[in-house]
Amino acid sequence: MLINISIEDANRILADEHIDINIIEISLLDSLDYVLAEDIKSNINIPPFNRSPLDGYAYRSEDTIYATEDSPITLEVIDVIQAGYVSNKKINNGQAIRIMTGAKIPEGADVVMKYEDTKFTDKEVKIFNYLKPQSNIVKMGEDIKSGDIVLPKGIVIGPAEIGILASLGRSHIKVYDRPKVAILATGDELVDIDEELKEGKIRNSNSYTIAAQVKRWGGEPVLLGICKDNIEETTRVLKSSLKWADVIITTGGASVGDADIIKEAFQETGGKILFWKVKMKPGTPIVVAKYENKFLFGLSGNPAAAYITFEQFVRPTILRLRGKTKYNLMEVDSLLENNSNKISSQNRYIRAFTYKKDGKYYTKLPNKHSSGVLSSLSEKNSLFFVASGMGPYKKGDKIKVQLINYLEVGE
Ligand SMILES: Nc1nc2c(c(=O)[nH]1)N[C@H]1C(S)=C(S)[C@@H](COP(=O)(O)OP(=O)(O)OC[C@H]3O[C@@H](n4cnc5c(N)ncnc54)[C@H](O)[C@@H]3O)O[C@H]1N2
Ligand code: MOO
Repeated sequence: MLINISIEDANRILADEHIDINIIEISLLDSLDYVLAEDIKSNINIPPFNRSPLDGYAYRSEDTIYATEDSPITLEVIDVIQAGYVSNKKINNGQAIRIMTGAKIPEGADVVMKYEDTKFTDKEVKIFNYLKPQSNIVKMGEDIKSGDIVLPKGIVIGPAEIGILASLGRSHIKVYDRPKVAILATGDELVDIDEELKEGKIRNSNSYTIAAQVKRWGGEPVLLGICKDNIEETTRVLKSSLKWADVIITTGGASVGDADIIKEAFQETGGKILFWKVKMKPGTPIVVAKYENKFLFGLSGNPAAAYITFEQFVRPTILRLRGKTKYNLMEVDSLLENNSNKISSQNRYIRAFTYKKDGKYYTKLPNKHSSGVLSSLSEKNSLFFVASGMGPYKKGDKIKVQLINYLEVGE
């Protein structure tokens, strides 16, 4: 078992683990923010015909070569075409058809002049200047050509992709499923949120924080409630959850105390421990195991430690399981707004609020940093990483921060 490893090694071990991603078929509008699991090839041209981008008149360009402001050319109007309809008339020399935006260009026409630049009656239209052939004609297939791979497998489906799929007539598509994530709180001190607080007890907040994090990054959280610090009971719950969950996250019992039974419980399920303890604060005692293709994350019971280790290790795994392999936390250069006096003996992630002003990022740190303190994580959108031995930092220092609410697309 690997113990007390670096953050980089922990990430590499996780990234190297084989994963199975489920593919499901889903209806178009439900597919928002899923990752496409098939190449989408077009079997049609879009637009499917040459069309007019303007409300105007379609005619033969050659008829108007000598048209000028002082000596306009008059054409006979032989038909009107609304968008969605076609004309069965062919334009010959000296003729024009009144045409609306989006309508199919009639046979014989090679140019469209917008209304505002003409003078017209029901029967005639006057053209005052010459437009080259093909002016104001949107070509068939300008948007999408038949046979093109329009959307490649692996991209995230956003509103534009949904529109493209709609234009191709796809009501259902194949996507990578969202992982089901079981969340278990462990600890004799815990009661659920609607229970009375007796002496020595605290409410289980971790399961809810983590369920929200899972939801935010696209997993499907399932709360398993609370387990006492009891290895048999914990193992039983884990085993039954492994039947359906893709990921299990526990909090508490990950350290070295008498009741810290999570590592053993992971092993009892038949899981292989990938590593235990990472050189970072908060959240050192994280334990990660793999059972078949499922991941088990044993996070610290300390609320901020659980939150931060989730962002570092669980989030990338959830994103991978959703097929979002190219996405990373966004990291920016920022200017520190207050002093940070500590010299860090360990790698440390400091919760922070980062904002942008006049093109520069600025970062404020809260007063409370303890891994048992959840309240100072409120409204924090970033983490300031301080490598072991670094610090103190003072106001105005240039630092790097991870923006934990933003992802950027890599290569
Ligand atoms: N002798 C040592 N003791 C500790 C060490 C160590 O190295 N040697 N490491 C400390 C560090 S660092 C951490 S982090 C914690 C992690 O401990 P556990 O993961 O075993 O977590 P617990 O002891 O079960 O709980 C820690 C803390 O969090 C509260 N908690 C637990 N679950 C919840 C929940 N669902 N919602 C809200 N709060 C929760 C719990 O009551 C404790 O106060 O170990 C240190 N000890
Ligand atoms: O590693 Mo712990 O989360 O700092 O208290």
